Amino acid sequence: MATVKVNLGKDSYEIEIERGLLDRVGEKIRALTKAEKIAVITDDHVEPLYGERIRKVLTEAGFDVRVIAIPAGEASKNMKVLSDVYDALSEFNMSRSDALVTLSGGVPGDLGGFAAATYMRGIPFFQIPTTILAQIDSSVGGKVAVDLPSGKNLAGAFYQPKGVFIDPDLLKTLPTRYVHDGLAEAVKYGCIGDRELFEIFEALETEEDLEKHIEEIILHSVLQKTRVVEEDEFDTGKRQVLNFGHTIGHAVERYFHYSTFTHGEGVAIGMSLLTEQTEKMGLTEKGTASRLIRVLHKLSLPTSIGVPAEDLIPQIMHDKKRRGKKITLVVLKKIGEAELLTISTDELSRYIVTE
Ligand SMILES: NC(=O)c1ccc[n+]([C@@H]2O[C@H](COP(=O)([O-])OP(=O)(O)OC[C@H]3O[C@@H](n4cnc5c(N)ncnc54)[C@H](O)[C@@H]3O)[C@@H](O)[C@H]2O)c1
Ligand SMILES: O=C(O)C(=O)C[C@@H](O)[C@H](O)[C@H](O)COP(=O)(O)O
Ligand SMILES: [Zn+2]
Repeated sequence: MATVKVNLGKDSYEIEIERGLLDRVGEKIRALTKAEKIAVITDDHVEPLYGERIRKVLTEAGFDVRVIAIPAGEASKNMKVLSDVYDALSEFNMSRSDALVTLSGGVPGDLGGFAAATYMRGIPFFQIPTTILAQIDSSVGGKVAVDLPSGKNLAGAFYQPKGVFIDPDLLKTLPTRYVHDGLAEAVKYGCIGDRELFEIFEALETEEDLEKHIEEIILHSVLQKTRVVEEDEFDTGKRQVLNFGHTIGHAVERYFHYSTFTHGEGVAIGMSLLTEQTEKMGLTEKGTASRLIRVLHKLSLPTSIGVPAEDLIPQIMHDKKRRGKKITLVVLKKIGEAELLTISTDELSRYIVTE
């Protein structure tokens, strides 16, 4: 069991990590809000697994509960589904003092968080992440968003939850593809600032090893994300290192209309391609790309893609790290150390090489 405090002044909150926490979140949320009603945002894969338990635990804590399940998958993270969620909140007659809970992976988590940030100009929300990716990354730090047809997370906000409750037992039902998908973001943390975490991955031999280390991986990741977010909540500088692999990754996800590669798979491809290239350019210590790719392959993650770079570059122009004709890339100096490199968008084809 661990508790990590996220220090953001009046928007500070705690992240609790404990097996079996789902059955105790009612009393914990009760202690943090005067809400009468709670809307739970989830998806239609998670609802049949955990919907009844969350309904029961929140009802026993005295809340009037409505569970809203959106269709599972990235294709739901859009304005249409967001609008359906607003309608459901209105229909439940939610007021500004009521609260929203996300019980889900990063898709309903990001969309539900954006609904909370904007419904009646903001209602309190809590995150109960159910995927590895959501437990180590998306539930922490307050980036909430939906995708637009032109790109990932293009309509969103910075809106911190009032609490995050991580129950590693919920991962028992997660399909293997999504176990590996989420771990791509943990490998990212290893690369950009936590060599010890990266070495845990290098030492893994079996899926059982992974299970043994999962709580350690969650804690390392949450601590690193928290430290970076505390330094730069609004993503104007240091926080951008959390975007390592995402410039190419988001473009790959969008290129295939979110139907071929998951977010973590896109990030794995993005980290690998950029690092192979920056190593060739002498910006990255020799041997780094092969260490990274070896770890990603061990997790059955993709590391290359048969799409010409010129097809991805228009997409990359929607990256949120672009400022006019300049774009910032996150480049590894070596495992455990990243730096921000701002280049002209005209130079992108030197850095983004896919074949
Ligand atoms: N806000 C942030 O800081 C941040 C960080 C990283 C990623 N993201 C976003 O997160 C999203 C990806 O999140 P994700 O990978 O969790 O996707 P997801 O929410 O689509 O979940 C992946 C799949 O797992 C299923 N699932 C979830 N929990 C389960 C469980 N316990 N048992 C069985 N099945 C379960 C879902 O129904 C879905 O099919 C992307 O949209 C990405 O952009 C946001
Ligand atoms: O929290 C952050 O900051 C991140 O960049 C974490 C990423 O893993 C995440 O995918 C995030 O949603 C990407 O943000 P974006 O600003 O590139 O849309
Ligand atoms: Zn990500």
